[in-house]
Amino acid sequence: MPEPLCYEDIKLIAHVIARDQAVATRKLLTGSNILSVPGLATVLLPSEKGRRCDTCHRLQTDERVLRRCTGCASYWYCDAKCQNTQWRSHHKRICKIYNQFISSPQFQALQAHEKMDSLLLSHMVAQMSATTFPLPTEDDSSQLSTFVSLLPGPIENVVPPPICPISPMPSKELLSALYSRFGNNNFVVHSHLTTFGHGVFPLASRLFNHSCVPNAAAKYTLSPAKTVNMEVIALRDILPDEEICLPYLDPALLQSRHQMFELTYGFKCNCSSCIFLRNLGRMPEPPKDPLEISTLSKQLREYVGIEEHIGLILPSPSMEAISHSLLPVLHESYMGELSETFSRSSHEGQYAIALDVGITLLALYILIYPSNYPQIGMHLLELAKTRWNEAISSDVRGDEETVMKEQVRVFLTFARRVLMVLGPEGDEYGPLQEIQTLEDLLNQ
Ligand SMILES: C[S@@+](CC[C@H](N)C(=O)[O-])C[C@H]1O[C@@H](n2cnc3c(N)ncnc32)[C@H](O)[C@@H]1O
Repeated sequence: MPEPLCYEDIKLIAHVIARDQAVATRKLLTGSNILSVPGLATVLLPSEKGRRCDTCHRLQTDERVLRRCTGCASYWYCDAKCQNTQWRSHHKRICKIYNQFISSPQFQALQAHEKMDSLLLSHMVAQMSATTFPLPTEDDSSQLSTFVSLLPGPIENVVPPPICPISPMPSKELLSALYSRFGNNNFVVHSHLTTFGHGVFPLASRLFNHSCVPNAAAKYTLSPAKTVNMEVIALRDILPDEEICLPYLDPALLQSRHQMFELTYGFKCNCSSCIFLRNLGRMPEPPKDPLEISTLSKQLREYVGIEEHIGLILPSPSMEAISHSLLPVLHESYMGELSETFSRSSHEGQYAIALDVGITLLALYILIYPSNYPQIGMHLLELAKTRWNEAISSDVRGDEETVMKEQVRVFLTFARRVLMVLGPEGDEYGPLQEIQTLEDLLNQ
């Protein structure tokens, strides 16, 4: 057996159900970088191809126009450095055959997510040395051997999708061993909460179990000529010996997540939120009547204490203590409806409606997500922009302008406070820069 994994701030110890768990070896402060790992393999969403470099995944800009691989014309790079990095890593083994493969009937017959898996598996295999076929050995400390040491998903004998042919082809045994670990171990790679690809980060998969009330979150950083880097950040102070968990799924999937855990990950989540929701049973649906909707929204805001606290600190209410009449806010459709109304009304310039619904949505986020969860920070920024747009569209002056500026400032202060915990990530000109730009405008 390989040596137990141990890092400066974390160590792996046994877990009753999930084999192992990563616990803190000392107190980790909010915002600490717990782990930083490069991706073993990544793949872009089809919609991102040609918009992002296939190596470093940075977006094309006016100054950095992507250039295509002259061999296949299907991979795009920032420059020769990015191209060379990927050429050496795996592209040289698939360049000639890539177009024929993706236009083949067997590839075309795959569903969208299977196509992503097929290309991710192709990238992974093409960068393996033929000497590691059929299986990497256990004493090898490479990322690949960590990957094959991961727990496989719950479905037995899962058939891998076809992969881009390379020479020599890996054994069926190796492909099955790799693919059986895709569903429950791989990550969605995102920038400021927008997904742009999928990736394999074996060490992070080996270390972190799931919780719907996670104390850490993953972010991705993009640097020239490098593969995407995953960083795991503490969302709050983590005590010595406390387990460090990531959210595998959006904690807002209050009802549908239970089935996804069982089908995709093969476990029943026993976090405090899941136990509470399971004990409640069927969740009452949110009302349809406008008056009842407005009463529910008022009640939620009062429970969370959003109005009183927004000027001081963000509240941290307990979901488990809510009254029976508030339960419909925990129906998954409630957040969906609030988000849709918020986006639609702010897009259509109905700023007063957007702000009203947006504050209720903020209360719901605060109730459901753990402290410093990035969704809360991003939403606070959206509220600041909505309030700002409302003011400039109505050309306010005098006291009204002062009040408006103060409200925008409060939203921005909280947005920064939350988003600073995760810190800079993803694409250039992200929310932290947007906050700065708005603050500069306010100070003019
Ligand atoms: C990414 S791996 C986690 C690493 C794993 N602890 C190990 O020892 O390699 C994902 C798998 O761990 C298990 N797992 C993760 N979180 C869990 C949880 N909260 N409860 C039970 N099992 C969990 C499930 O089997 C899941 O498919």
